[in-house]
Amino acid sequence: ANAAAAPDNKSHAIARNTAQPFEAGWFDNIRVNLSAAERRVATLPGRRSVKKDAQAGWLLKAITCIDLTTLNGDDTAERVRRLCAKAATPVRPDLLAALGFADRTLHTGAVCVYHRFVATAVDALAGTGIPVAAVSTGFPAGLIPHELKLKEIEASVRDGAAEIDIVITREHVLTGQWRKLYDEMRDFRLAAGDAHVKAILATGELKTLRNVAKASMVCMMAGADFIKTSTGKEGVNATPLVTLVMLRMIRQYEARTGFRVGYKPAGGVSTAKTALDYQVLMKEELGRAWLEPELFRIGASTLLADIERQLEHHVTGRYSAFHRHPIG
Ligand SMILES: O=C[C@H](O)COP(=O)(O)O
Repeated sequence: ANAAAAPDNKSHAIARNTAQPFEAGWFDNIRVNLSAAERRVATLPGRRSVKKDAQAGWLLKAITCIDLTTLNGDDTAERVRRLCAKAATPVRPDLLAALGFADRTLHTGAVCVYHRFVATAVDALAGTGIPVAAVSTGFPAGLIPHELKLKEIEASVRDGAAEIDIVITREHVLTGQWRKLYDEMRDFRLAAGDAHVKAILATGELKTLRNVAKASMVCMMAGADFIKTSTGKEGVNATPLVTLVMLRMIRQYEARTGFRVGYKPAGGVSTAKTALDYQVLMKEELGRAWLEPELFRIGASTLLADIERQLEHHVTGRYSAFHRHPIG
């Protein structure tokens, strides 16, 4: 019962979410019981619930769910190519062999970059099966004209992005214009075509957990394949509390429609321990299917380095210096 699903990148096809008609009744009366949610998060057993010898398996599984990310103003094609190499070989082969997983195909869930680097990443990842995710729609603030957002999505898809991480217009949420949020999200989904869409809510800017819950429901209703917490650029990014609220909405949405929507915490998830906490929460709230990369991603730039350190410790009993794992 303690084991994560097999740590590899085998794909498990799931039915893609389909936009539903706008229905205010699905979210109008949503209430979040803050103290109950806080209590639930506080009782999160964390890494202790994953027994020591199972931890390596869980961490390898976590790697398959990482959207290995670089989103900096000084990004270069060379940096993106190095990131792609790391995504394709995330763990040193000798460590993998020592852990008994030498024969597994193991890579990150995706590589996530700005539009400028989509073609570079697609080229660098050719033959690996690793999708490229592009942050589009005027990331991170999302304040460029709507038409340009759609054009940016289309351009990234043309360059080979298989996944599009969009940002919502926070003002629609903050002013309660849910229909506008729905229409925006629906347009993004249509523009993305076959590329899967992750809706970034920027939860740290939405003021209340109730807003987070409503925005989650509206984005799913409008066809989001994933809901994602943050750009990594807000003052507050992924937290267990917003995660709990968003996962409960995913559960409600599945109960109403039968569609399984994915979840992506992003921003500040930098330690193996935190990754394990999110995995435990996913499994307890939504079940084992949500431990797979089809339904779970972690957006992170430095998490992989800490996971590799923990795996090395698992194998050798020693920690190496962080700078020995400089990328990812
Ligand atoms: O979506 C990914 C985030 O932008 C990465 O944030 P991070 O640098 O805090 O890991």
